[in-house]
Amino acid sequence: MADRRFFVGGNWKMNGDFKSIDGIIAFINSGCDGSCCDKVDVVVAPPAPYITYVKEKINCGAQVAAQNCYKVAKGAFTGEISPEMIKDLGLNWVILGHSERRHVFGETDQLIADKTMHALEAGINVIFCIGEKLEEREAGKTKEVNFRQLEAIFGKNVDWSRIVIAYEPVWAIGTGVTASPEQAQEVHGWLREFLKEKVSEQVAASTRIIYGGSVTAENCRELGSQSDIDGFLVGGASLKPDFVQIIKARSCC
Ligand SMILES: O=C(CO)COP(=O)(O)O
Repeated sequence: MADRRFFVGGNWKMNGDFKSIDGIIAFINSGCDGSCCDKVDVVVAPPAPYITYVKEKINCGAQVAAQNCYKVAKGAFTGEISPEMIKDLGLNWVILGHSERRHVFGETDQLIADKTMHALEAGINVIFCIGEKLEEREAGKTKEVNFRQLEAIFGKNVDWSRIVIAYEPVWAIGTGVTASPEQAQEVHGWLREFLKEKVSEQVAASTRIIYGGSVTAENCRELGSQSDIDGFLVGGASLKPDFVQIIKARSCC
């Protein structure tokens, strides 16, 4: 297994209120103790209004991320938040390119690339999401779609040490239909090979590629034991105590 630190993100999406968030923070704080967080990067992404609250309440090594940001620092962009604001809140991570941003809100590869570059320039690390839809997989376009989404940031001055790639097949998100370990490993292997060809061997070997899409406490160990799966981006199960088991999928803590 390559020497890439396991990474587990919890994407809460548009879920939670103070009461339920208190419950989530309680199981993260008790489950993700020092010995565990020493071995795994744990990053949770609450809805924007709760970011500060969550950051104040988390007292283990878990970090807090924003779920999105725009491509400029400030200005007349109602409803948006900037990477500079995320930095000002003391955070270091943002999720960009999530399939819900791409397919519900119509974000293009170009916009996501612009946002990624700006976030990196502002000092924010990026969980860069890609993934094919069911009809694209069925049409034999899995490789093509994922490569196209990823190469939107090639050729730019990307600091790859600050990017985590999240492969999230759209058909597996929130459906209970997880990619099999073989299906996920196949795409992760392609992505690593693509990085090797188009960026560098060093970037291919060191960049973490995590899997998202109906990850559960039950399926995380087998998925996490695949050679090119370096962690998870978890939706539904990150709102439940199962998240702690997922954090521990590959560590011995
Ligand atoms: O979209 C996801 C994480 O970003 C995955 O969501 P689920 O784990 O609910 O399928």
